[in-house]
Amino acid sequence: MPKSSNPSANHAMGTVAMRWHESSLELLDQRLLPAEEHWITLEGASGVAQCIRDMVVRGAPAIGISAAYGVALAARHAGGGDWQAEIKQAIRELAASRPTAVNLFWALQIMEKEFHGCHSLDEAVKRLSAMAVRIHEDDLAANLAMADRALEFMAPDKPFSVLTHCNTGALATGGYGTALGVIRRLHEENLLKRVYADETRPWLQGSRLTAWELAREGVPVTLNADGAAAAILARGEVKWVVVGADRITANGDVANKIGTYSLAVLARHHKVGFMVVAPSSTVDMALASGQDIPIEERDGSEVRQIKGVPVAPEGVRVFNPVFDVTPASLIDAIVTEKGVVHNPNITGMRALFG
Ligand SMILES: CSC[C@@H](O)[C@@H](O)C(=O)COP(=O)(O)O
Repeated sequence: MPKSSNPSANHAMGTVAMRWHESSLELLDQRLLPAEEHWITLEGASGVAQCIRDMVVRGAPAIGISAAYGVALAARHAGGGDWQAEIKQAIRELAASRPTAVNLFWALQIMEKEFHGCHSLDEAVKRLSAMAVRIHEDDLAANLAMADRALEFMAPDKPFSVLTHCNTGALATGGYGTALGVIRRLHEENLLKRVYADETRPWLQGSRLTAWELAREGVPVTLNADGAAAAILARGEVKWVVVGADRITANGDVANKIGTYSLAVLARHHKVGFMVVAPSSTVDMALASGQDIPIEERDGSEVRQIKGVPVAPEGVRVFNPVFDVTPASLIDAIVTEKGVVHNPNITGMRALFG
């Protein structure tokens, strides 16, 4: 069988968030899961930007990869006039889609650099597509490497349970997962007793996506309301809380899905390990600390309603930051494909990321 240009298709895991076809990109509409598996076909960067904004595709690495494909589509479908202006405009539009996950800006920077090296539209079409595929493939490889490193670091001698937050699996990445990749690997090695998945209010990435991904692969998953996490950790069965990241700053602070910070506080109180798993594309050494990270706030309707059904008084004032910052001091390990930063601080981060 010829090698597909869709990197996810070349991996054994069944779950994929996107399919690349050179002149179009298909995204699995994550807003409709688990009720419906519906794919959206896109032929331009504006559509991809819209899908990132509306969370058809979400998760830091997956956002970066789809944006890269968006730039490739802009070249492929350039109108024939000023193709360079069209590609630049596409990059600007994609960059404005969501603010917190640095993977988006990281991927766009790579695509922009590649674009600047192109002397014709023909060359841009080929090179930008190849680079987007490479970004996708590299992310998948990084996920697999992080799973190796995390297991080496945890050094388990018998099966144990973990708790996770949000969705960090194949749907959020190039195809295996960051935190969920580690959990998959534990399961593959018969070292996972059970994974507790926070439902992750308000968007419910945990119940709609993580529980779906894991259940269809036969990974033992128990879904819990976010507020149950303390009671679960108090029972002593969970050895590690394992989460992903949207941006990690030079001092080791981590922005991740809202509720991650509370989990880190809980983990420290219960003497449970707290591990962050993220590719180096999530590291932003240009920002000194988590205070500098732009935190996205989304519409209050995401809290007031579930699937359009009111769960709060109409028009009630809502505060809906969708990420929070966990201080480095509450984190036991940051696992990347380049290595593990144990008890992260600026020295450990610089040693690995310069
Ligand atoms: C591998 S995904 C890591 C993070 O991106 C994930 O935990 C998260 O916060 C996703 O947020 P989302 O708002 O769903 O894009």
